[in-house]
Amino acid sequence: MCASRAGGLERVFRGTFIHSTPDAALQILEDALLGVDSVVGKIAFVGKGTELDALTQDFGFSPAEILHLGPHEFFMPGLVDTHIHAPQYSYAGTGLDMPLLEWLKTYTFPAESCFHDLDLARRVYTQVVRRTLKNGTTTACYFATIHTDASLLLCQITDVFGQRGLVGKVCMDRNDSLPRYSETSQESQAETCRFIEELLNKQYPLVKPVVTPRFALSCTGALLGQLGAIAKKNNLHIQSHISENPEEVKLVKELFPEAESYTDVYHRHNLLTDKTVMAHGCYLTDQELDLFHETGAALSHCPNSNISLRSGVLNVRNVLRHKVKLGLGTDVAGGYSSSMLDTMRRTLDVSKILGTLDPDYHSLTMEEVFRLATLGGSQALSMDQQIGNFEVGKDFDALRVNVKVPDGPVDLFQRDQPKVGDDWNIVEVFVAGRKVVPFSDPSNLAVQSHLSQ
Ligand SMILES: O=c1[nH]c(=O)c2nc[nH]c2[nH]1
Repeated sequence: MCASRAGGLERVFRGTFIHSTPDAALQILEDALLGVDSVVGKIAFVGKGTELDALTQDFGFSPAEILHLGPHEFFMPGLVDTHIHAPQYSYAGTGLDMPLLEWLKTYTFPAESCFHDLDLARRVYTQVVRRTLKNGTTTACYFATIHTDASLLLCQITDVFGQRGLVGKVCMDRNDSLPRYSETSQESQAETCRFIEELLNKQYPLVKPVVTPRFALSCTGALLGQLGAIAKKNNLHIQSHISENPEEVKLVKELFPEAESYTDVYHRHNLLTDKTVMAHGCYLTDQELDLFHETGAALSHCPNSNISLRSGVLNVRNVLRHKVKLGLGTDVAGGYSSSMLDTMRRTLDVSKILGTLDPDYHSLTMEEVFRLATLGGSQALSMDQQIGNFEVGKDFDALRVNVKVPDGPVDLFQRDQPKVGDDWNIVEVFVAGRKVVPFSDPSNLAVQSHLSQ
């Protein structure tokens, strides 16, 4: 399990590591040794404690440098949130009293329309990035709003806090319910190009653009085609929504009568690629799932939102049977929690309910859900060559978790540690080998000065 030494070994950890592989939903590596290359932030080796002598020689570190995990601790891969609306964090946990299309008109569009205000954007985006990092989300696939400068600000904040992110400036040239929160197709196309160019010029190491048509109901065919072409030309990720709610599915059929299905609307505009992630997919047919598989497009399962907006129930087992790449998403604020741990619990609950209703239904296991939240998410975002588990050569995106609550070791409560995220004890968060800044520490002037500009 070793690679030869590349740069310099900054950290070697010894203890329990848990992760998933394509063959094993959950693998527990006890008394493991894992070395991180400090220069590139990648995993240099993974071995057993019994191989200590050989590893110290091969990688030139002293046993005294090893950081030993406590008996109640383990490392797991960072969580991958494949679908989250950053501006909607401003009203998360409220307004879940109506179905999707009314909810968009009543709460979402009015709230998002305010994000031309960069002070508001800075406040909310700082909160959502901090909170998701504390909850263990090392990679987030964000929707922003239609406002290019505020979307670029979200990229900056994600970079400053050290989170890995895909960020999308939302595109919508159709919005009868709130025309001021809409663009012309020319504006949407030009601003998407500006967003991509300005973001790529920043050369943030971990933050990249994702082409983001909101969903088929908010976009004309002309805009969808332009966005497909932009994504193709620049080899970019794509994200949108699909088949979330019955009324939405019906209206898409009426709006795009030439298309064979909702999936075909995106496919015929070159928006289904192996770098596409579509949220929800509750009502996709087997033929549509086959098209996802053929194109390599992925789904993001968002159970909290599906329940909260009473949108639908995704049959995850059927998605997996079609070999469609699948990750999990919090879908803030249709989902009221920004915690991927919450999303994991809801995924399990929904699957168990399906199993209760149909005794032949093979409910997901906790191990399978763990894989969806980590390796599955990395596959859904086509990042599984880089992140998702503890393979040599991948970036070290990891959570140090302490399971002893509430009277755990004192270092849980030290001010330079990330605080307890929701109700589990993530004591350290690493992204690309770097311990993420103690974001609640006001003495961290580098972060403060970046964000107060
Ligand atoms: O859950 C959702 N949240 C949204 O913001 C949205 N927009 C289109 N479709 C959507 N679904």
